[in-house]
Parts: sequence; C-alpha cells; structure tokens
Amino acid sequence: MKKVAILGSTGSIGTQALDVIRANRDRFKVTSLTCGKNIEELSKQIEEFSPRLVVTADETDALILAKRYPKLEVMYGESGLIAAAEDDSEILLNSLMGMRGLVPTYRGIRSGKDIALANKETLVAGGELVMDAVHKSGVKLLPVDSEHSAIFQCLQGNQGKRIKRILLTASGGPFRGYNRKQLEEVTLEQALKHPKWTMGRKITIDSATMMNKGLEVIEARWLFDVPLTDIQVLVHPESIVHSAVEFEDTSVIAQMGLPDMRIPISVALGYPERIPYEGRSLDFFQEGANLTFEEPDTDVFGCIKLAYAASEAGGSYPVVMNAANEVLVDKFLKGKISFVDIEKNIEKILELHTPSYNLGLNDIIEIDQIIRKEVMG
Ligand SMILES: NC(=O)C1=CN([C@@H]2O[C@H](COP(=O)(O)OP(=O)(O)OC[C@H]3O[C@@H](n4cnc5c(N)ncnc54)[C@H](OP(=O)(O)O)[C@@H]3O)[C@@H](O)[C@H]2O)C=CC1
Ligand SMILES: CC(=O)[C@@H](O)[C@H](O)COP(=O)(O)O
Ligand SMILES: [Mn+2]
Repeated sequence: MKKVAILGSTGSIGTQALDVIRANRDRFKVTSLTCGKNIEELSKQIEEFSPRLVVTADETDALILAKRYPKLEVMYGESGLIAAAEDDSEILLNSLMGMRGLVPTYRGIRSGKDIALANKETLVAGGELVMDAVHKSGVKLLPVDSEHSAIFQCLQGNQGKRIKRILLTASGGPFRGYNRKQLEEVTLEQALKHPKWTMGRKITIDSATMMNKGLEVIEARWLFDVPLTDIQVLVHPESIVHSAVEFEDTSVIAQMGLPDMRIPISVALGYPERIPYEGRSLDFFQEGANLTFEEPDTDVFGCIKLAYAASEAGGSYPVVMNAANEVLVDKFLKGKISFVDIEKNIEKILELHTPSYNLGLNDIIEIDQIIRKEVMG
C-alpha cells in the first residue's frame, strides 16, 4: 500500500486524484487531506478515505471538524499544511492553488518524500530552490501538469538522448484568434469557458490570458533543466498532443490522449493498475483526422512574453510576476478589474520592480507578500 498525502484534496485536481485512488483502493492509503473552506467536501472525503490528519485554512472550520470527528487530528493554516506535508506518507500530491504550495512542497522534499506536483506556482516562484532541494534529498519530483507529465512520459527510456527542443502545446484558450480590441470586451463568464478542460477558476483564467502557458514554460525549465530558448509554445486547439520532445537526432516523441487529468495523475502516482476512465477512448485515429499547430499570437497574449522575460531575468522577477498574477486574477474573478487589466498591471509592476537575486525561501515569501499587499491596494 502506498501512503499518499493530498494537499488541496477538495479541488479539481484533488478530487480527480481521489477518483484514481478510489479505483485502486488496495494500492493506496490516504494519510492526510486538506481544504481551504470546503469542509463539507472534506467531510465526505474523511468518511470515505479515513485520513489521520485533515487541514483547513481557518481555525473556525478546524473547530467544526474537530467537533464532528473527535478522533481525527485537525489542524489549520500553513502549520497544518506543513504537518500534512511531513506526515508518514511516501508521496505528497500537491494540488493546492497558488504560491501557498511552495513551503509545504519544500518541507515535504526535506522530509524525504516523493512529490507529485500539480501546483505549478511553486516552481514559478521557487523553481531553483525546489530543484536544488530535490537533487540534494534524492526524492522524485513527478509532474502532474498535463504538458509536463507528457514531457516526462516522452523522456522515459530516452534519458541518454539530448533534448533539442521541448514542444509545449497550448489549447489557445477561449479567446484563440481574438485581437486586442476584442479582448478588451470579454466577460468573466466567457473567460471561464475553457474549450477543452474543466479546471479550477484561477488556472482557467490563466489559460484565457495564456499566462498559464507562460507559467508552464518556467515550470518546464526547472523540471527538465532545459534553457528557455529550447522551450517552444505551440497552439494546438485539439488538445490531443499534450506536448512533445525533439531530440538531437531529430526524432520527436509526443504524448497524446484524452483531455482527462486523471491520466497524468495516475502516471505521477505510479501507474496504478485500474484506471477510472475505462470505457472512454481517444477516438481520434480515423480517416481524415488531423492535428493542427500554430504559433501563439504573443502580441495579443502578452503574458507569454512576460513569463519568458521574467524567467530570463531571474531573481525576484518570477516571484513578482506570479504574486501579481494571483492577486490580479482574483480581482478579475471578483469583477473588480477587466480581463486586459491583468496583463497590463503585471507588465507595469515588472517594469517598476527593483530585482534581488540569490533568494532563499524566506526572501521569496517576503517578496511575494510585499507584492500581494501592493497589488491588492
Ligand atoms: N485543474 C486542473 O485541471 C489543473 C490544475 N493544475 C494546477 O494544480 C493546482 C490546483 O489547481 P485546481 O485543482 O484547478 O485548483 P482548485 O482551485 O480547484 O483547488 C485548489 C485547492 O486548494 C485549496 N485552497 C484554496 N485556497 C486555500 C487556502 N487559502 N488555504 C489552503 N488551501 C486552499 C482548495 O480548497 P477549497 O476546495 O476548500 O477551496 C482546493 O482544495 C494549481 O496550481 C493549478 O495550476 C495544473 C494542471 C491542470
Ligand atoms: C490540463 C492542464 O494541464 C492545463 O494546464 C491545461 O493545459 C490548460 O490549457 P491551456 O493549454 O489552454 O493553458
Ligand atoms: Mn497544463
């Protein structure tokens, strides 16, 4: 039985991970589960998976659960997330949304456990630090993000071959083909309608601005130790090729499949036998089927350029970009700013930023907090 702790178990990734675990109950034991405020969903998970520890964001919710489940260890806040990350599980699935996942990821690595990472903001803000900790502690960092899982799968059995280029695919989001003027008019409702994937709200907006692809470029850089110049974004609206790797010998290996996150989650959890998506198939290979690819329009979707530039500049720039993006997306979700204000404000904040370098964990946390306060206003 593989013991698994899941941070963010009540979210889109977390609940799909529990789908995979449910289909393989003899293979997994759930040790810790966490939520933000959704204690009703967490209660259902407690009843079904009997974790030893659960964590909520706030004390009030923790007290409710402690009363409801007197035998259960209930904690809250970052100390609770760290306790879950350092519990006796062998693998930590981090499916938290946002930079809040950095510290628990780091502590999980230092406690010697393998990390299944969906929480891409962790690598955007602290990639260099996290990868250094991974190498020093000898744990495995297994990507859950569908493109990075695809690249990871392409690399299996090809470790000796030199990577020439990573082809990072993108759906193009709900506004593919729009011009700047049209983007100025889009609504929150339209931005939340992703053409292919059903995901949490924040990543769905990131996909609409294409900042998600920018975050994924940075994620790929750290995960696969590949220069930014060798990571190419390709818009592929069918979302069947989840990414590909071109090797020095000019061969290309691609991973294809249904847009179903339970596939990359299963890969990261170690290919459990039974898969919860039986009965579905990739009915693509038929006469006349074709796959289309196009360059992203980075004049319209400038977030991609901002991400490359921030990662190229290094130091505190990616931390600032990520923090600003999280706050601005939240403002857009709350109807406080327009869609194009997200990119405009990130660009302005990066232009005005005085960088710092050689950041430790506390520096990253402090810069993140300062930018959040500034952008929240
Ligand atoms: N969804 C997807 O298909 C994909 C997601 N990812 C990445 O995976 C990560 C998770 O995404 P997704 O599942 O969509 O996100 P969701 O918003 O659906 O879930 C986020 C999880 O974090 C919890 N959470 C929210 N706020 C807090 C808080 N203040 N303190 C503690 N926990 C909190 C949520 O709890 P609650 O339920 O109580 O709000 C939930 O369990 C992100 O980094 C995303 O970019 C990557 C690829 C695909
Ligand atoms: C499912 C997943 O991995 C998401 O990151 C998804 O890829 C977002 O799609 P975009 O390609 O539109 O950003
Ligand atoms: Mn992705």
